[in-house]
Amino acid sequence: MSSIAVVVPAAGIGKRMQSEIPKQYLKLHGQTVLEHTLNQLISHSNIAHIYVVLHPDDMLFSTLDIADADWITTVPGGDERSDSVMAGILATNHADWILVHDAARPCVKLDDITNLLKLSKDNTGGILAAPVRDTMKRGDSQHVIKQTVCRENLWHAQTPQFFPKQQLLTALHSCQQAGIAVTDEASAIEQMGGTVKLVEGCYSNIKITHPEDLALAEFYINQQNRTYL
Ligand SMILES: Nc1ccn([C@@H]2O[C@H](COP(=O)(O)OP(=O)(O)OP(=O)(O)O)[C@@H](O)[C@H]2O)c(=O)n1
Ligand SMILES: C[C@](O)(CO)[C@H](O)COP(=O)(O)O
Repeated sequence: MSSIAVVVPAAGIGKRMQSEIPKQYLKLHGQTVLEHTLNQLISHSNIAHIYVVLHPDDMLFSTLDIADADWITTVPGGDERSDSVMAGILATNHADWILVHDAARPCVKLDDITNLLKLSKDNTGGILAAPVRDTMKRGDSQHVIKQTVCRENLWHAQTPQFFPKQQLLTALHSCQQAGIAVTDEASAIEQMGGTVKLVEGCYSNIKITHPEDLALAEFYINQQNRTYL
């Protein structure tokens, strides 16, 4: 079995959440979003250690019960998500593959992670994703529809995203050097002409971004009857 290192970017400030504290520290069923995400990941049988990337000024992580867990290594993050992911990868010891999962996605299902990890049998990485269900429109700056985008083979990219470590490091570094901004790891791999597999995951694997996402995340977590609550 290839060795896997897990990186959780948790260094954002959550501007779109418009809350007083970064969204990863808001509570779902009495636990922070970050604790839900980390406890869910570490409960997967193939995950034994997690590199958590924190904002350099983060003062909240140390207040969490799991702050001293021996299965966590904290790493200072950067200005952009990709900088934080790069910092997390550089902090990992020997690993063949890197699994990157947003702290802001606490509802991820273990079975979906298992399906994604099966990619390590080949040498092609991939991402969890959900097929688009709605008719998709592209608008202009005046919010007038300019185009209906064919939704066939159109997917919502999620995380985890899972790639051979060296391939991902090289791709992220190349994009950084070229000044190419990427919002996910797959984009960097694509920029380098690499192949990325789509592994269908649940729509419930939402990214907590706006205030209305909190109640939905609580519903999904409740639905999963998680034992560590
Ligand atoms: N410089 C950054 C920016 C984001 N993230 C992390 O990347 C994930 C996805 O990013 P996003 O949802 O955009 O989080 P924020 O950047 O905090 O949100 P916003 O864009 O609303 O500020 C989050 O877990 C966030 O903590 C990070 O580690 N480092
Ligand atoms: C990585 C990601 O969650 C895939 O959908 C998304 O790109 C993160 O984007 P954000 O703007 O950093 O939330």
